[in-house]
Amino acid sequence: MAVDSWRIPTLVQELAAAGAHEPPSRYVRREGELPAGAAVVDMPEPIPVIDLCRLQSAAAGAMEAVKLRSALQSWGVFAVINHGIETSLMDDVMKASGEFFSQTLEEKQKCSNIVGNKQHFQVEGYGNDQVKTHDQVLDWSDRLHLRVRPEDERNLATWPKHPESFRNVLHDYAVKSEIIKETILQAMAKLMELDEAYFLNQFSDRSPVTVRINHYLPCPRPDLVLGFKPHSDDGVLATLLVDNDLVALQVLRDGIWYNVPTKPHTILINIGDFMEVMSNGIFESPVHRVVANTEKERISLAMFYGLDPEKEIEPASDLLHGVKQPAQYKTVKTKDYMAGFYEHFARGTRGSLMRAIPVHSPDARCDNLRRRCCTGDRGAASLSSSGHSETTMADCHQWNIVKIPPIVQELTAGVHEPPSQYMVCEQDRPTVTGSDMPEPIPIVDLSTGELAKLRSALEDWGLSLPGYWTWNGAKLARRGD
Ligand SMILES: O=C(O)CCC(=O)C(=O)O
Ligand SMILES: [Fe+2]
Repeated sequence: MAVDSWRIPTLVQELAAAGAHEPPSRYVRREGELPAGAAVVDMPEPIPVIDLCRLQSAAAGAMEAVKLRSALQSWGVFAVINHGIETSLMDDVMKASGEFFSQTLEEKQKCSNIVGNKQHFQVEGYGNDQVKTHDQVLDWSDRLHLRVRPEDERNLATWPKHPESFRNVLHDYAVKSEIIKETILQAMAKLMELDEAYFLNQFSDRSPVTVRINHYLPCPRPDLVLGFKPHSDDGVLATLLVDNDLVALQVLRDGIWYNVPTKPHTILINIGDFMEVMSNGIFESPVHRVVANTEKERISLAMFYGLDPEKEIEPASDLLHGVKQPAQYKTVKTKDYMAGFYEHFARGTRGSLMRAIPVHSPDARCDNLRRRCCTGDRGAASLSSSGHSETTMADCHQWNIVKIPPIVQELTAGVHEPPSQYMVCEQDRPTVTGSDMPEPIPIVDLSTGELAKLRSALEDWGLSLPGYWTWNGAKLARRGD
């Protein structure tokens, strides 16, 4: 049976090479999802940088862990330094990726993610997303998706043979990245007062590690497309390496998209959905996207740490305390979660299958200071054909997530600088000396109708001390009336 041709998208590289002035309609985002559809600003502070050597040191580890917690709670994404991956290895893996993408289409199609006579889609390989429906909007990028671990499950048919160095350098980079994953996950377990190995123990030698190498091409109308749709990453943790300093990656916080500065030789980390579940929502998997530009290509390499398909993911039991701190997420098998994830990912929606308690329910409110709670409307949930509720990523713009910060008393222990989330912006900083009020604070006796005095107090200072709270029903007269 011939496959429907609409299911096989044209590679973006071909579209870019054809030099069209407008992207084809299937790449054009809907109104609410256009890159400028919501406020976009630069991050108000430098991206948090975590020093992995310090994080592991006995002397400075606690301070670095406070920084890590602040980074996880403020942005969910941060950079790492002193991670042990040589600059030359980062250069090699990016160079090999660039060489792969610069080959002819024919050569790259040897690694295609569309396979067999029936031309069916598989996650691994070179191409774009799986096209499930006619109206699915595609990303303005091509990508190479590979399974790196377990090694005996590598689908070598999708692993490039050219350049020759590709397989070895990717392998070496993956081995070194493992140390980053381990260091961060140990530190996160400690932050949550869990056994240091709690998160690491969730992995086995069958747990998948996958890599996605994204190739973003210039687009004549970057205002109409996205290089990568809004999404959160599956898995426990993801690392990201980029080849240039284009402003392209953005992270969503409180309805605003923030440009995340990225540059070569800097490894960024963000936590994934599985960590959000295991931490019972203490740490949230950040929604992010990539915008396109007219000028330059960009390559990014994201490494994802997943869990065994048969493993159940659930909030760590030590983080649950009866009705005071109930599980915010249902227990779900990784493979079932992943099936739902790809279903939603293709459509650009985020499933709420795992949520045990609707986020806007009062029961979901957190009464523990280490937890975050949600207020207001968390987007218009709709029912998908499968009956599960889902929220579009565009709806996330209305999400209003209030994160409960760490206890200040904890922070004061041996910290010389308050974490960035406590620092007020320049113009709001307190001056060293304040002035006393030039006159005593106004006292208004409401029982005797001192309305003129009340008005004047409110106009001058906006506050007053009521002498006696009864109200005689008189209307406030305007000053001078
Ligand atoms: O290219 C980027 O900066 C981000 C890529 C990404 O989010 C992903 O591959 O999941
Ligand atoms: Fe991502």
